[in-house]
Amino acid sequence: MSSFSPGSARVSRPAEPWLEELDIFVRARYPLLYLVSWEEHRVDAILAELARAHGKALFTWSITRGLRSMGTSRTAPLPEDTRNPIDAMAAIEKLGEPALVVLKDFHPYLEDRGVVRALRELAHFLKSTFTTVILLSPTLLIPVELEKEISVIDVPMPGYNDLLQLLREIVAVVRRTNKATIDLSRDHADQLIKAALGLTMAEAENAFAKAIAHDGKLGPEDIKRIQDEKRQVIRKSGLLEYYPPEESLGNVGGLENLKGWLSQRTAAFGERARQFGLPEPRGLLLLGVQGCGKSLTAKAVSAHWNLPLLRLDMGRIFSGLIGSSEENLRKAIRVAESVAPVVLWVDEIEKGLSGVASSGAGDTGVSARVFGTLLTWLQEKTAPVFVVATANRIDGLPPEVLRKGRFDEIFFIDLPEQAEREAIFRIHLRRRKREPEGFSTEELATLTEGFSGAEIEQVVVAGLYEAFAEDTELAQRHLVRTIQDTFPLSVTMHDEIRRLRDWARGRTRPASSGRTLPQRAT
Ligand SMILES: Nc1ncnc2c1ncn2[C@@H]1O[C@H](COP(=O)(O)OP(=O)(O)OP(=O)(O)O)[C@@H](O)[C@H]1O
Repeated sequence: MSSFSPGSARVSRPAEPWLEELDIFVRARYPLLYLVSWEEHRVDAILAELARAHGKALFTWSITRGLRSMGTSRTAPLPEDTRNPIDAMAAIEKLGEPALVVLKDFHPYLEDRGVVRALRELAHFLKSTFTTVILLSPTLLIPVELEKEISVIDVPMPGYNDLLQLLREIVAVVRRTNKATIDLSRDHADQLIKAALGLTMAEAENAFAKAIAHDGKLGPEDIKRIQDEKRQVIRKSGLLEYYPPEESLGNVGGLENLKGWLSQRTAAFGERARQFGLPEPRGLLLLGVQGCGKSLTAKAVSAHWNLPLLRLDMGRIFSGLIGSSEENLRKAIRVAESVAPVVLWVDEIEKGLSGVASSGAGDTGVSARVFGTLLTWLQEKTAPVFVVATANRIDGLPPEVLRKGRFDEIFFIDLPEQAEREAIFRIHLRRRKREPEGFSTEELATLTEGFSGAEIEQVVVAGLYEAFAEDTELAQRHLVRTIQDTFPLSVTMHDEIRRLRDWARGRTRPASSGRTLPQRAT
C-alpha cells in the first residue's frame, strides 16, 4: 500500500450541483439568493472565489460591522455606518458596480416589515444590475412577501473532496512542523475521510486535531475515534441517531421475501451496478404488526450492506423542542446526505401526521408541508441514501406515500408463522448461548401461535429468569410455562391487526415467503 501524502491521492472532482446552481443564479442575475449553512467560513471562501470568477466586487454585511468591501479594487467610499439593515439596503443600491453582497445572519431582521419592504424594493432595483444579494444563515426564514423574490440553496455539508483537501493541509502542516507522525495508507486515509463525512469543516478539523493530540500521531486507530466524534455531533443535533453497522440479517427470523429482496441488492450501491444500468435503490416502506421485526430489519439492512444507519425520529421533528419542523427535516436530510452512502431509518413515519393532530401542538398545515418535503425528497433525491421507513399504523398515512417512485417496495410484516416462530426461537436461544437443538422448537412454535417476534424473545428471557431463580439450566418446561403465562398482543389487538391486514392486501407485498395475505385468517 502506498502511503498517503499531500497531493498523492487521485481524485476525480465530481461536479457539485449546488455550486453549479449558485453559479447559474449569479450568471442569470438573480437579485436575491438565500444560502442555508452553518459554515460561514467555508461559504465565505467559496463566495470570494465566485466573485473573482465573475469579475465582481464582494461585500459583506453584519449587524456588528455594517457593509464592508472585501476587496481592494473599490474606489467609491461606503457610508460611515450601515449597521442598520435599512441603511445597508440604501447603500447597496448605490454601489454602482457589479457585486456579490453577502448579508450574514440577516434572518432576525426579516421579522421587521420595514426591512422586508426595503429588501423587496432593492430586489426590484437589482434586477437591472449585475449585483446579487446573498443572505447567508444557518436557518431558513422567508417572509411571505419575499417568497417569490428569493431563491434558496441548501449548502450541503463538506463532501469527500473538501475533507480530503483538509486532511492534506493538516498532513502538510504536521510534516512541516514535525510535531506528530502520520501513519496512513491511502486506504486508511480514505476510511478516515469517510468517517468524517457528516461533520462541518470546523468539526472535522477539530476531530482530526483531537485525534493527533491524543497520541501524537494520525493513524488507522483514529478512524474509530473520528466515527465516535461524528456520533456525538449527530446526536447533538437531536434529530438523528447514529448506529454503526451491527445487526446481521441472520438475526432476523423468517421474512424470507424481504431478505431475498435485500440480498439481491447487496452490490446495488456500487459503481458496477451503475455501469450495468441499475438505478440506485431508493428505499423500503415496512408496514406491520408491532414487534415483528421492522426495527430489527432496518438495523440489519445497514449491517448487510455495510453502511452506517441514521435513525430519524419523526416525533422529534415535530416536537417543537428544537426549532421549526420544516427546518428540522431539512437539517436532518442535509446531514443524511453528507454521510451517504447511508441507510436512513425513518422510524414511525406515520407519527408526524397523527402526532401533530392528536397533541394539538400544531396545525395540520405544518405537518402536511413537512410530509410534502419528505415525499418530494424521497422522489427526487440523488445522493445514495437508502430510506427504510417503518409504520405500525395506517391511519393518517397519506396515500401519496404509497405512490410509485417514492419507495422501491412496500412490505407487510405480519405475525410470524410456524416455521418463522421456530427460526426466531432458535435465534434468541443462540443469542443467549443456548443450543436450540436442546429444545423442541417445533413444540414452542406451535404453542406460540399469534405471538410476535418480540414476544417470543420475551418468552426466552422470562424462561431464563425462571431457570436462574430455580438455580437450574434452562429447559423446555421453563419456556412452555412462560408461554402459558403470556397474553399476546394479537389477542388484545385482534381488531386492529385485522384492519391492518385488510389494508395491506393488494397494496403491499408480504415480507414472509409462501404467505398470501388474502387467505390468512385472523
Ligand atoms: N423476525 C424476528 N426475528 C428475530 N427477532 C425478532 C423478530 N421480530 C422481532 N424480534 C425481536 O423483537 C425485538 C423487537 O422487534 P422490533 O423492534 O424489530 O419490532 P418492530 O416491528 O419494529 O416493533 P415496533 O413497531 O413496536 O417498533 C427485536 O429487537 C428482536 O429481538
